[in-house]
Amino acid sequence: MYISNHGIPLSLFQTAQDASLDWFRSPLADKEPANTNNSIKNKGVVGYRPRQTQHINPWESVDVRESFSWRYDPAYDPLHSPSSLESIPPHVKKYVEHDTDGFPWSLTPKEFSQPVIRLYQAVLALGRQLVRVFALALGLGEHDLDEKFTWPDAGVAVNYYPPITPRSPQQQPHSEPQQPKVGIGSHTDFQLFTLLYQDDVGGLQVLSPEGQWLNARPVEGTLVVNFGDYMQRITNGKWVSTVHRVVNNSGKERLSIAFFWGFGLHESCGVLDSVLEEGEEKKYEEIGCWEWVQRRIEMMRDVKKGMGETTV
Ligand SMILES: O=C(O)CCC(=O)C(=O)O
Ligand SMILES: [Fe+2]
Repeated sequence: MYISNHGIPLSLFQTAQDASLDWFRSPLADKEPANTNNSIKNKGVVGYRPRQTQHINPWESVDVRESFSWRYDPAYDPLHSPSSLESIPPHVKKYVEHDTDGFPWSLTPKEFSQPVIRLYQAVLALGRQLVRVFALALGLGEHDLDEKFTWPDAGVAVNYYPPITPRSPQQQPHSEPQQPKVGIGSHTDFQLFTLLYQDDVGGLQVLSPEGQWLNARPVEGTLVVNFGDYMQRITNGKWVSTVHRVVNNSGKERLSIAFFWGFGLHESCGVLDSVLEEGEEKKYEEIGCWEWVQRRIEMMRDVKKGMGETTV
């Protein structure tokens, strides 16, 4: 699904895109200080990941992408004034605690951080608006879900896909099955939905219900909306989470920014009564958002263990 007329000026995306490209093109040594391993509180979750250090789907190649990620931090949320940050409820606080030295942003130049954070703030407002649209579509009142997004799980990944050249037939031994080199392997996102900005290079693919990979071509001024697993759960499977991956065969570098959107990690939600037909059974039990995210991470690790894979 694509959305247009979302109200965020194209220039905000383009400025963040240019700033991100500049940063990713800089020497590895300049990016390494922000490596996710250097985070104290959110190792492996926030910060920089060099190329080919992740393997999301063990049935495909290692992920070629580099990425820079961060988690929701109320300090960047225009909904919360600096004074209200002192009164974050304790049950919320433990999920929104960050490295006190401002990692990873403190280790990147402001030419990168400022435009990207400005865009993030605009997308936070859009996410809150979209939740209201979805609430209405799910038979709820417009504002029924607002409270669950006071401290949303609104993380981001800025993804950089260096150009890759497909292997020539001579390089591909006959005995090996043809395996695409993926920028990021096939997966579903964990939470409710993801708003995805992509440049004009292309390479994003989504799996159709018939099992065919469809190209989600870039359309200027739009954002791709992918449903995540938690959305599938609360809608009793009516809104299915989107299996997607990136295969960048363009010979050019590609940039995308994925804004993940979910209920606050301290929140919990089961199948919404409003989506159930008469007599319909609930397929999923209620589960807290934090527990769900942890379970999904474990599920990915189990798949890797089953493949004899040890790296995450
Ligand atoms: O780069 C893209 O188009 C997709 C990125 C993605 O799926 C993710 O970051 O979860
Ligand atoms: Fe994704």
